[in-house]
Amino acid sequence: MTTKNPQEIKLRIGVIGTGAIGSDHIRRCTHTLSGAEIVAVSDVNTENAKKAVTPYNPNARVYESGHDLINAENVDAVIIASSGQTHAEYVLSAIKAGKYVFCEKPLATTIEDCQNIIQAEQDQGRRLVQVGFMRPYDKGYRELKKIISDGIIGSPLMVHAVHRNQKVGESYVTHMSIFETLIHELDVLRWLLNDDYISAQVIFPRQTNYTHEKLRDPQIVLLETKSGIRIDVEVFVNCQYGYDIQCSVVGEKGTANLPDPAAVSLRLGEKLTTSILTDWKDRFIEAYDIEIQEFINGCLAGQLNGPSTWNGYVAAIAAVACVKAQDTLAIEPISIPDSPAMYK
Ligand SMILES: NC(=O)c1ccc[n+]([C@@H]2O[C@H](COP(=O)([O-])OP(=O)(O)OC[C@H]3O[C@@H](n4cnc5c(N)ncnc54)[C@H](O)[C@@H]3O)[C@@H](O)[C@H]2O)c1
Ligand SMILES: O[C@H]1[C@H](O)[C@@H](O)[C@H](O)[C@@H](O)[C@H]1O
Repeated sequence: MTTKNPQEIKLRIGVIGTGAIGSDHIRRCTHTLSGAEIVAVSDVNTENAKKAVTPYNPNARVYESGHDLINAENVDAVIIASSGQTHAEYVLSAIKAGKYVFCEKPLATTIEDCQNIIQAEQDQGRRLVQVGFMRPYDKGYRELKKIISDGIIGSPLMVHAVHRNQKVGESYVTHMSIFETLIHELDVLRWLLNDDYISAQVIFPRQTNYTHEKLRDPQIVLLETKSGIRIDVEVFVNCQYGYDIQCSVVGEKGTANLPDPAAVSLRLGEKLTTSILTDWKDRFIEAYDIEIQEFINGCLAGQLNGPSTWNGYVAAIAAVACVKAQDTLAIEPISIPDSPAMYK
């Protein structure tokens, strides 16, 4: 760690994957958050890595190999923001090097990879990984959770949730709607309800003309929890009109809805209008800031507290059942094991 003045110890971070969210994390670590600096980057596209970091730190080193970045002496901690299927190898490499690592969701795309990561962390005897599930840091979700846990609406019975993206690219295919998109609900809803899933089913309504051959869109995922709560999540990633996240919890005495982001309502030209966001970067900007600041603080204090590899593993178990259910259209069981003491 570097010290500019005795008061200011900086965590030296290396970022692997400098696409949409990797670049955004470089920006927030440099300009918005405190206690960190970006000293290294790596991406399979080294030109883009250089472009992403230069405005923030022209002296940052650009590595061709993510593993070399992880093992660099001047890198204290790593942010992994490369494509999902590449996360496991980098997380394992960082744990092996004994370095703190923030891994964007998903932790890994197979159960076996998640188990290997958990084993590696257990072998180190301490938490080294924070997973990029940011919704539990969102103010709206936190207020919703408080209302539920204070018993204000009585026991939750049902949840209706919506996860809509304006549009996705051609490389986004059906199973990604689970591991890339639904994974946020799989994490946040069990946190919100303090419950675990026992089954999943997927239903495909009439398909939108705005999708392509390899993407079934929209879909409805039905989940059941241990306590009998029924959840439906609409995942619609080419909805055209904007980025829209909704969550309505129906309890015995009342319902509670996730608030929409604050927006000015405009009375103009015989119309009353309110803008809808289009980008996840804006919708959850504060939550991303808080989660990464918590990671930085945790690294500096030697104690990580954010979403753990266990959260990543449990979400992956549920996600694998959902991907299976996309093929079978059957109700697929979900079985979540008891967590080791480190994650309680
Ligand atoms: N928490 C969130 O809300 C959130 C939001 C966006 C993205 N993400 C996650 O972050 C990750 C990146 O998403 P994105 O939207 O920035 O994607 P992106 O495609 O814009 O960026 C991915 C980057 O990774 C690079 N890359 C691919 N394979 C690599 C490898 N083996 N080694 C190093 N770099 C490699 C690509 O060249 C690209 O620059 C995904 O896992 C995604 O699910 C999370
Ligand atoms: O990587 C992104 C990100 O996680 C967004 O929050 C989600 O809405 C998108 O569907 C996903 O592709």
